[in-house]
Amino acid sequence: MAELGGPPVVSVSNLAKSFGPTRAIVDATLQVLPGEVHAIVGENGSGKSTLVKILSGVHQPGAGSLEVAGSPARFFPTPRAAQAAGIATVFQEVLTVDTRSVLDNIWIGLESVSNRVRQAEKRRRARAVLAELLEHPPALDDEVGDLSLSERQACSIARSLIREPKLLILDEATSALDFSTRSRLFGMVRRRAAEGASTILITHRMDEIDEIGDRITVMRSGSTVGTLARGEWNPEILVQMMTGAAEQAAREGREPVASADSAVVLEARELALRPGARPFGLSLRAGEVVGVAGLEGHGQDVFLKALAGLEPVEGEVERVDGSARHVVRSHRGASRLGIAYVPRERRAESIFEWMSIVENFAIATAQEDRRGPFLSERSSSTRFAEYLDLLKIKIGRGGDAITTLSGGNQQKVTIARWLAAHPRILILNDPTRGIDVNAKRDLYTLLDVLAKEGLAVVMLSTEVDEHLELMDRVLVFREGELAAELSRAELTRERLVASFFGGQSSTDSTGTASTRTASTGTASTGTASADNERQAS
Ligand SMILES: Nc1ncnc2c1ncn2[C@@H]1O[C@H](COP(=O)(O)OP(=O)(O)OP(=O)(O)O)[C@@H](O)[C@H]1O
Repeated sequence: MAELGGPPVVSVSNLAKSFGPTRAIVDATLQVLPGEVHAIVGENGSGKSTLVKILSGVHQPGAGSLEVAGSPARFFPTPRAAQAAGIATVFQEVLTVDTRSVLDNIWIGLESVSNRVRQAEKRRRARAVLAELLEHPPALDDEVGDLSLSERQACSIARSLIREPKLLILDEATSALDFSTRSRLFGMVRRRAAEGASTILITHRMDEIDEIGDRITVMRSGSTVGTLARGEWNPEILVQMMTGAAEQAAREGREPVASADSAVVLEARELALRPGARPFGLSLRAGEVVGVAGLEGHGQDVFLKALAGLEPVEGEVERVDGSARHVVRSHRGASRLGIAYVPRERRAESIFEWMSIVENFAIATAQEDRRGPFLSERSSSTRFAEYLDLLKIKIGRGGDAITTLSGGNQQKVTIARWLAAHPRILILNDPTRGIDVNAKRDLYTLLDVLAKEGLAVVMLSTEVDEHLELMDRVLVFREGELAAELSRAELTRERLVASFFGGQSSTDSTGTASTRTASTGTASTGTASADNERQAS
């Protein structure tokens, strides 16, 4: 952190905020210093978003006081008032107008400034921000709907950065970013800090906090429980403060359940994820947990959707059930064959905002709640109760709107929805995005239990640690092709990250090959490691 001194940019004390009976913030105190990166951590539903929404003028507090630059101030009555005071916020859910251009999206909401800025100047400034943020920026006239999730989130971030705010608030905004954009954003945050501008970073990722956090405030059940400076925290201390209990032990990595003898449950042949791409295959066995990794937009998404019958690609996906084989031709067909898909983008793809929590849960399995011509709400609620415990979902009442839940709890409801369908193959598209560290571990444990019962899991994750901890093997995609397959024995952080960038076989101290460039092979259990060693020798 730059040693800048001076009064805090903003300071809130004894803040409280309730939504009906829910006490989202009980007693929060936070000071953000000039030029610092101030992380806020806490379990799902602990009040982090509500706190920054108050600072952003979205919510009004029930109690508390605010100082801006050392002087008492009124809480901002509107988001516009907060922006006028130099506060710009990027939220977790990607907020873009998909039918408008990149340029329009970056200048949306800045009409008062933008009317005075000439078009050429607008383009120049937008281009400059995007060039710093993205390795391959889209054209300014491209429609935002055609961009990847990461690029769309980059547009939202660019919208905030172009205001050159004194305080930039990133509320889980990095979770939709790919590896390289996140690194570039952190570079920009550091440059801003050196110039005296401050950032609040809400994240569930320890690596991000370690990378750029100067101080951390921890929240628990609506209260701030303490602020620590760099050097004072480690994961155990933080989790202890977040939960009031010791951290669940990080596992060394799961014991694999599947073996070469386990039944094959799905086979993909000659898949080409884009025209002209080198085809590859996959053979998935009962009990396997297979990771899908790579830089954003390199085909991982298309691959998952192809397995779930959502994206037509060249090649064939076949559900195998003993001697029976069924080609997956549509999403509906895939569901009928026991293949469930949990999408990545909560807001656009999986949450029905006008429905209640229980309705959101029951939507994929409503036939189980049919009583004659009617749906039994009680039956849905009873089924849901099982998952409340299993996934530790924090809700008020099941009949409340899904939008009353914190982001992480919404995500857990969508996971519960698909688990309730008792799939044989579960395809998860970055499911732990936005869920807290203990909830992640709960999900890992659950997946482990389900794998032992024979469930096969294919899971995209943007977190390297998640691959290391959870996966039996990891498929790495690059430029729309299967670029590498790392078996459990080969999985290290360095190898995985190197393979994102096309890292070829490197050799460790024991002379074992690490990554390989996949030939037109079939990714399958148990053979990859031996294969790799053969290729290396
Ligand atoms: N608009 C709302 N109406 C009703 N309850 C709400 C609303 N917004 C938040 N809450 C409740 O307030 C509590 C705190 O939510 P908040 O979103 O601030 O948590 P969070 O720490 O940001 O969680 P996460 O890590 O899951 O994003 C939760 O119990 C949530 O359900």
